[in-house]
Order: sequence, then structure tokens, then C-alpha cells
Amino acid sequence: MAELSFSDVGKSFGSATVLRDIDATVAEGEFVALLGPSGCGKTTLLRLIAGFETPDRGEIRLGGQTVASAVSGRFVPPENRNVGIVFQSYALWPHMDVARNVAYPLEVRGVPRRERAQRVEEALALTGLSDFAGRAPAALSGGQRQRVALARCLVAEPRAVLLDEPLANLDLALRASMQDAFAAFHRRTGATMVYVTHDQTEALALADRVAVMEAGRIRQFAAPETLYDEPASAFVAGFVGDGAVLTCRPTGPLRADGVPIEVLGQQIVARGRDPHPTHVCLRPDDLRLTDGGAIRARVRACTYVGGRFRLTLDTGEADVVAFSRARARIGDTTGVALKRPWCFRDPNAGAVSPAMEALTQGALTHA
Ligand SMILES: Nc1ncnc2c1ncn2[C@@H]1O[C@H](COP(=O)(O)OP(=O)(O)OP(=O)(O)O)[C@@H](O)[C@H]1O
Repeated sequence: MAELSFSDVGKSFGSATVLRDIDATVAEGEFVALLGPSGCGKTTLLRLIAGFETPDRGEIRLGGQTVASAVSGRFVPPENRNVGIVFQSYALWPHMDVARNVAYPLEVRGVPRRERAQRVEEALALTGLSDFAGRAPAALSGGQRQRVALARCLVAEPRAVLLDEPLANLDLALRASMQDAFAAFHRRTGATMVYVTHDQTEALALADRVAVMEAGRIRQFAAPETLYDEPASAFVAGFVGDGAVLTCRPTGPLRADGVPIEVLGQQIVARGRDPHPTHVCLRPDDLRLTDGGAIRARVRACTYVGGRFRLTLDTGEADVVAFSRARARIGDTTGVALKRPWCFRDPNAGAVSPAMEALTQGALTHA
């Protein structure tokens, strides 16, 4: 397995730039998800790694070797990259049984029969398919077919495994059990994996780190808990996790315990590192429903989410989301208090005004 890195990679189709400024490194053995809305460039990035597309800018390296470079013009074709790919469509041979499907990449390479049999057996065991070796793909469930595709990819001992929405065709229950299967597969093989999805639950559940993409750019590349607790932009805050993203304004210098801000008419000390935050991310857990809460909000929606209720609350200024143990009636009014939400400066916010600079000067000296 191998490290994968991108430096300043860009890609256009005609006049449309679909990837820009891609600078990232996937460590050897790391499980990374590419997450973003439809059309943000996830599949194109995957195709660049596989060698189905060439970059217009920058360089891609795999295991210390440059596999594509717009600078030197070097390009290693897909068949020489030793990268495994699992598509959502499985792409199995219908006339071959499971074992033969898995053996196929080794047959093509001329691997001797005995070694082939042993490697196929191992791959089937790793994916929990040992009992299905003699079955035809048509006699398998969607999840089992996907595992055959995974075994076939694994048997070739690729330097990296690329997965393009591999669970998109499966029903919800199967998706959950396949997520467990992918996680187990990753633990046992230590494979470097890049997993494309537009399903944030899947990305956050599976990946060591998630690259959140928007309009051809990686907006934040971090561990799931960092994306959730400390989003770097309004886009990431809104795209990952539940809750609301509101504008805020700093009310004083950065302190050791956080940033004084005003949001929803309240002065609070939020979590944060930027002295000039523009936005605050209110996760449901950042809100406390209490009669004494200074913010008055009207219940707009109440849905049961297993063990508790998810409330959408209209504060008059913006809608926020909170959890409640008790069911609430639509139209009821409740008090809301803010805990310590995360605040940040959105990269699109532009320069800090001199007035704002003056207000927030003296960072830490007043802490
Ligand atoms: N071969 C191509 N020629 C022209 N445009 C393309 C080509 N391939 C992709 N695009 C465009 O590039 C953009 C990114 O596409 P891509 O498939 O990478 O997005 P995605 O994030 O994987 O989307 P989805 O989640 O819908 O699969 C889209 O606007 C798409 O229309």
C-alpha cells in the first residue's frame, strides 16, 4: 500500500474548470472519503488517481512515484498504476462463478494456478465470501456482489483502492452492514482507500479523514470529529452534520477561553480561534431548552429520532435545531440558552475592517 499525494492539481473540461488547487496527501493505509454535493468533482478526482483522466495542472504521486504530471508531461497508464477500483455497478462477469470472478485479475497476469487459488481463498475469507465461491453473481444479493467486487480488487494487491459510491445501489439496512464490512476490510488489509460519496453519514462513519469538496475545491480535509466540531467555513458547517449556521459579530478581543461574540441578540463566549469570526455553527447539542432561556423560539417542527425529538425552532431571526426528551407541539414557545458553539471566519468574508480590528485588538492581553 502506498501514500498518495496531489500538488496543485487542476482539471478542466473545455472551458469548465472542475478541479482547482488540489493540494492533499493521503497517508499510506489511510481511509479517506471525498464528500461533496453532486458535480463538485469527486469522481473526476478519483479518475485522475486511476489514470482515466490527465491533470491540466500539477502532479499526482503514488508510493513515491509520479503517476501524472502536467509539469513534466509524465503519465503512467491505468494498467501500470496497480490501483484497484470498486464501482457502484459491481461490474462482475455474469458467466463466471464468484471464485473465478475474483481470480480473473490474476489469470490475466499469468499468476500460476496454485498461487492463484490460495490468493482467491484469502480474498474470499477477508470479505466473508468463502461459502459463496461456487455461486453465480445472479444468485447473490447486492451486498454480496459488492463484496465480490471488493475481493476481486483486493486479490490483485493494489497500491490503493478507489471506491466510487460503492453502496449507492443498496438499501439502507444493507448499506449499514456493508459499512461495517468496509471498515473491517480496511482494518484487516491496511489498504490505502479513497472512498467517494455524497452521503455524509457514510463518510463520517467510515473515514479516518474526510475531504469536503465544493465546486472543484477541497474546502476542509480533516477527521470527522474536527469537521463536526470545528468546521472551517460556512459551507462545511452547513454540509456536514446537523444544525444551523448563523452570522455573528465579535464583541471583544480573543480570550484564552474563547471568542466573545453576539449571536441571536445574546452575548456569549464561543469556542474558536479566529479573532474576527463571521459565523457561528449551532449544533443541536449547543442549545439548551430551558424556561429561563433568554432566546424565545417557536416550535416549527418536531420529529422523533429515536430516544429523543428533533425540534426546528424559529427564533425570529433564524431557524435553529435542538433536541428534546419530550415531544413539543407545533406553535409552542420555548426558552433557549446557548452553550459554547463554534465560531469561525468564513474564507469568503473578505478583509477585516479597521473598525473591527480596533474592537478586537489586544488579543490575549485581556484574557
Ligand atoms: N468527461 C467530461 N466532460 C465534460 N464535463 C465533465 C466530464 N466529466 C465530468 N464533467 C463535469 O465535471 C463536473 C464534476 O463532475 P464529477 O463527476 O467529478 O462530480 P461528482 O462530484 O462526482 O458528482 P456526482 O456526485 O453527481 O457523481 C460536473 O460538472 C460534470 O458535468
